[in-house]
Amino acid sequence: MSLKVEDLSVRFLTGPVPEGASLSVQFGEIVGLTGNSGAGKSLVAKALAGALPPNATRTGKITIDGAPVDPRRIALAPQRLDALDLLAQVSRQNQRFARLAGRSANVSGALAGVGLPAETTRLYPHELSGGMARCVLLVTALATGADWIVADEPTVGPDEATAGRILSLLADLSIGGRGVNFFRMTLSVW
Ligand SMILES: Nc1ncnc2c1ncn2[C@@H]1O[C@H](COP(=O)(O)OP(=O)(O)OP(=O)(O)O)[C@@H](O)[C@H]1O
Ligand code: NI
Repeated sequence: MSLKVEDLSVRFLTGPVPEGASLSVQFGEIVGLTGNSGAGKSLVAKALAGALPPNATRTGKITIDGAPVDPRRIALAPQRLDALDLLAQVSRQNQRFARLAGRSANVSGALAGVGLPAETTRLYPHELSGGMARCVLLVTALATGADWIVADEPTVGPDEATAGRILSLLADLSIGGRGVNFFRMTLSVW
């Protein structure tokens, strides 16, 4: 299977960002997208998952094996931590996403995979550190069981050991056959 983005532009009143982005990911492959802050990486991620803001207009093609993509096949672990539901414990958010996809979630097992203790399931977002919240966003996206995973800056926040665990989890998933697309900002050096 192959996921393709061709000539993608997202337009706001202020103009198009990104302009004419193209990429392709084979099933089981990890593809990273880099760019400076504001280049439009997160907009590409949101376009893939069908989660663009309502004031955005999208042009260009997003296809899987040539057919228009069903965004439910693509799970997004968003960049912004405020994507978590402030009123729901970690276990509830996970189960909700799993249920929407017709699955059941092993929340504590999934959290253990990124090094978080089982008690994390009972916490609300305001009780999580930034790094923990990042892990919860990823685990929540994975709970959908979607074939394709888009992780937007998945290692920003957690300590080095946890970031390493996140990257090996993504690598294991791709070895297991899920397409992974991950986004990371390039640091400008001058
Ligand atoms: N809802 C919106 N309305 C108007 N402009 C927006 C909206 N969302 C994003 N933008 C603009 O689109 C541009 C790209 O944003 P995006 O979040 O994709 O950048 P990015 O490459 O992910 O940056 P970063 O590395 O800082 O996360 C920015 O200039 C941003 O201001
Ligand atoms: Ni971003």
